[in-house]
Amino acid sequence: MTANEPFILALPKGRILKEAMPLLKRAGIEPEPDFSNEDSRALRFKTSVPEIEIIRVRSFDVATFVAFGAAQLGIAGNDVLLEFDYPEIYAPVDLGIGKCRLSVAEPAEMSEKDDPARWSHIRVATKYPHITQRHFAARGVQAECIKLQGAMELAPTLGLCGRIVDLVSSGATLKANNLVEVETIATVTSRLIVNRAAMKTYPHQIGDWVENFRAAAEAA
Ligand SMILES: Nc1ncnc2c1ncn2[C@@H]1O[C@H](COP(=O)(O)OP(=O)(O)OP(=O)(O)O)[C@@H](O)[C@H]1O
Ligand SMILES: O=P(O)(O)OC[C@H]1O[C@H](OP(=O)(O)OP(=O)(O)O)[C@H](O)[C@@H]1O
Repeated sequence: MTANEPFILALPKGRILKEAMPLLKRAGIEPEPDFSNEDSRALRFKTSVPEIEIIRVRSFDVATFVAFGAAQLGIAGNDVLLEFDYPEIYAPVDLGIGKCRLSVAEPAEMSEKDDPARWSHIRVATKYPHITQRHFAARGVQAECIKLQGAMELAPTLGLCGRIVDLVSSGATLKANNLVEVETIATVTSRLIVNRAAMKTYPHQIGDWVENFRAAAEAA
């Protein structure tokens, strides 16, 4: 980007976006009206601040846009950050939204007889193969991961695998699918993320936005 181009703030569509909107307002950023128009096919939006434009992308893609410097700022869950582990991303502010946890779950009847301390090889359906492998490798368990994008809860009952690693909040999805949580891998919230090179090139401007978001999160 050149000096007079706007900074790009990458926002995830879906549940985080709703929770992020009040924060954005408190940080002094009002998206143009078309941003709230669900029929709009636009993906890039101006805001009340000439130096900030917003893009709306999938939650995993927020991290990719920021890591490669296509967006300078973004909002992403630390589930996504842990899965990619991009060194180019700096995550200075916990925004306190999108609270959930990443957990291992298995069928209720399996858990009655199961002892996680005795696992040596397990097969897991997940959207998070890297986190899962790292987590289990640390205690000498080989995790064979089958990557799914959603509806992980179906996998054990249909014989795809014994266990899943997925996000849990209320626990209603696990319960509805007769699964129980056996282990928490990480607690999850959404973070303000920054491209490290952009932070170095524009320390005052990016630094001011980090502080605006920090104040907005603290005021919640
Ligand atoms: N049940 C939940 N409660 C709270 N936060 C959640 C929950 N599920 C997901 N999240 C957070 O929201 C982020 C986006 O999840 P969401 O389910 O909206 O995306 P998705 O629809 O699965 O993925 P994509 O954006 O690729 O379509 C996750 O990365 C996580 O940080
Ligand atoms: O514990 P709960 O409160 O039931 O929340 C957990 C569910 O939320 C997420 O899915 P989401 O609703 O985002 O749908 P998805 O399958 O599109 O990811 C997650 O993947 C679980 O399925």
